[in-house]
Amino acid sequence: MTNDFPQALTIAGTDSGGGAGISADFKTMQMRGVFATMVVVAVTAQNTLGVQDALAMPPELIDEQFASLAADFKISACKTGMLADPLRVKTVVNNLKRYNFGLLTVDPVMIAKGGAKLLSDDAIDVVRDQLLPLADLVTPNLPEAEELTQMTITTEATMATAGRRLQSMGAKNVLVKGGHFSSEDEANDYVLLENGRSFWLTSKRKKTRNTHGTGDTISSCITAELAKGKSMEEALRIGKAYVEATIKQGINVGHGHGPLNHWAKIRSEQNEI
Ligand SMILES: Nc1ncnc2c1ncn2[C@@H]1O[C@H](COP(=O)(O)OP(=O)(O)O)[C@@H](O)[C@H]1O
Ligand SMILES: Cc1ncc(COP(=O)(O)OP(=O)(O)O)c(N)n1
Repeated sequence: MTNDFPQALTIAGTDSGGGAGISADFKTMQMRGVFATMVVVAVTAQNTLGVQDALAMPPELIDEQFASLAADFKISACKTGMLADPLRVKTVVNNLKRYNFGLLTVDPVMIAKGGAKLLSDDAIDVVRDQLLPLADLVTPNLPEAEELTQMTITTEATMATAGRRLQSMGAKNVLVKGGHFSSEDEANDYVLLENGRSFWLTSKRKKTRNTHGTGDTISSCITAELAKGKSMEEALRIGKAYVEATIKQGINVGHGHGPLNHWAKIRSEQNEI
């Protein structure tokens, strides 16, 4: 029996509103043609207006989910998202060391758009010291990059400096996302690759409130592409093009920061079946 269909894993929190977290990861991986699996680290009561409640899973249940997946699937790329607190970060780190789930993307999710903390303050050091050194790719937004590097990021030059610092902390490749950058016209992300090459992934900024789940969507798209065997650079370029499409071909759902259109097609792929 073959087990060769591309399989990926998201280790994160759920969003009952369907827009972010594991919910966005599953839609993205499905759309990118990859079989998605999950380890639920936390459950949130959430909608487009904010996070109303959250509960972290018992570490034993997190361990069991990892064991279940390791016993049955051939996962070639995985990502982390909401990890809640130091105990859950350490539990995830231990499991990532115990099993081989392929290339690891760390999306160091800290705060939701509405302001809710998805990672406690005392877990930030654990992410920096224990999770980042395992990462093939880290994908912080600007506030997350500022927390991890303890520097202020307001310019393209400081985005690049932050990228270098994150790499020196052990992440092989770095994507510093520019969605929170002050430019009204552009949303540009900085990439620093393992081989020292750097470049920008550029995009016009769409004026819209419907950007709930952008970070999850780009990181899970990259993870899906890595699971299919794409190179890191190809996966990053496809991730940027996909998240741009999901924002630009937007839909209206809910009454707050609405979710993305995960059915969106990357322009260059629109005529493909
Ligand atoms: N209004 C927008 N228009 C176009 N691209 C955007 C917009 N907002 C965010 N992006 C892009 O979406 C991705 C995630 O953005 P960002 O907001 O930085 O991360 P997060 O969702 O984790 O806070 C990045 O590629 C960023 O450039
Ligand atoms: C359960 C859960 N995980 C992650 C997030 C944050 O997702 P993100 O893509 O950064 O989107 P916004 O929160 O910025 O809209 C979340 N909200 N919930």
